[in-house]
Amino acid sequence: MIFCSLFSFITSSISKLLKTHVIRLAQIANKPSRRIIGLMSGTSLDGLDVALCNVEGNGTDTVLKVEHFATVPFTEEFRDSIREIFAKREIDFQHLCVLNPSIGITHGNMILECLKKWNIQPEEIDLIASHGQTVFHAPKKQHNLSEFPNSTLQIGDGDHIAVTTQIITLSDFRQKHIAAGGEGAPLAVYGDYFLFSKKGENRILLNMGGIANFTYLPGSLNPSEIFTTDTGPGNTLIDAFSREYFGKPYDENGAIAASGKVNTILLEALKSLSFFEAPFPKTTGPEVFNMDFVANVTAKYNLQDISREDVLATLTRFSADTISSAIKRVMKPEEIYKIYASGGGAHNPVLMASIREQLPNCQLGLINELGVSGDAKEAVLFAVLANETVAGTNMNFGEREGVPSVSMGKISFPG
Ligand SMILES: Nc1ncnc2c1ncn2[C@@H]1O[C@H](COP(=O)(O)OP(=O)(O)OP(=O)(O)O)[C@@H](O)[C@H]1O
Ligand SMILES: CC(=O)N[C@H]1[C@@H]2OC[C@@H](O2)[C@@H](O)[C@@H]1O[C@H](C)C(=O)O
Repeated sequence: MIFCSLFSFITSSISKLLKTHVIRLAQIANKPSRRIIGLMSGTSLDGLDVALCNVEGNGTDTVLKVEHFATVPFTEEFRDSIREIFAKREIDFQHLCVLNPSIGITHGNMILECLKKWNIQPEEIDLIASHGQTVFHAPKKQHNLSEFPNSTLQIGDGDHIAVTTQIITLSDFRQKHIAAGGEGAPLAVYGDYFLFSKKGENRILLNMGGIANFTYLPGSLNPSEIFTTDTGPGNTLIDAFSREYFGKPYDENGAIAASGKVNTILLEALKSLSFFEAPFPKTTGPEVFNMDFVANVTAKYNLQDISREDVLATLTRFSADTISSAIKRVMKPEEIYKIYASGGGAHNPVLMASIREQLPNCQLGLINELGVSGDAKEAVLFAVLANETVAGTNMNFGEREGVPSVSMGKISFPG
């Protein structure tokens, strides 16, 4: 008897607690504006981008203001720990297992540090939108295993972020995209459309992180004309080569590339990879574009004697050429459009100049002109996705391949 009433007391307390969480979420959904922290930790492993956004409305009526932004750098130890499993086919499985909660807790603590610096209490934040750390990306076109679906894996579990920060957290956005028929990327397209579309101006939003991708936003605003794809490497090969041959995390301001000369034989050999012939849209990652790829190409074409400066100049041109040729292939030749660049690659003047050279009829500016810093953009876009899931009313992107109309992100309650 005592046991029964104790049991019903416990179950009713748990159900009250659960209800409290759901009611809190409904209240957040119905607020006129929400404070959402968007998080992005990309393939460059430079740090965690933290964007505190104030978001009003939803869909194409979304009005977003970035209140604060910081990139919290990773320690060398943390970076190395991720590199042990990052984009590798063979890993220590225990290491993957321990990193999953550990990255969540680390990201949670980084958020708390930012909030302290900004003089904001965790209770003042409505939601966290966490991308997590991609550790492997394998679309079908890449793994070629006919019985398996498109696949991608982001770790840094959302439950740990929610419990560490005591803030409701949405995470693991890419699985639903795959479940609805996509490759799990690029996801930026949704926020790009809601925040940056402009009637009468065809826009390309080009993001150059480790991997480069772009979104085409038609001036007609017709969502079924929107297009998005990865193009291949952004900074990933430049960074990997700088690390290995110059002991530097990246080629700052393209200084090393500027001191070398593009080797056209190597350039053409790099471009002959079958990925570039495959139809759009497509996605990729450092699983394909890594130092083994460069080493294999140089060995196959007997190009080992090229100076390291020339290799870096060639890798930079490789990114620029594959970005420009993807844009040229996707856009109709008569179409007029303006390109807005973001991501770390927009800070590389050699890369930017090469793209300008390849696309002489286009204006190439920075996303900053549209009111959001290029470094914050991806973190901001995850805040938009979380806002849509919690407070959105209609995701309608027509039948465009690679842009399924679905809500994304799993919800973790803090208690
Ligand atoms: N001043 C600079 N000069 C040259 N390159 C720079 C500069 N600043 C940043 N970068 C490049 O930008 C990279 C970081 O870019 P970003 O943070 O956009 O990548 P990411 O978000 O990790 O990648 P992804 O979008 O593929 O997930 C650095 O690793 C470096 O290559
Ligand atoms: C699997 C994964 O993490 N992909 C990233 C990566 O970095 C750039 C490019 O490759 C893009 O497809 C994607 O990220 C951005 C935020 C996106 O989904 O739009």
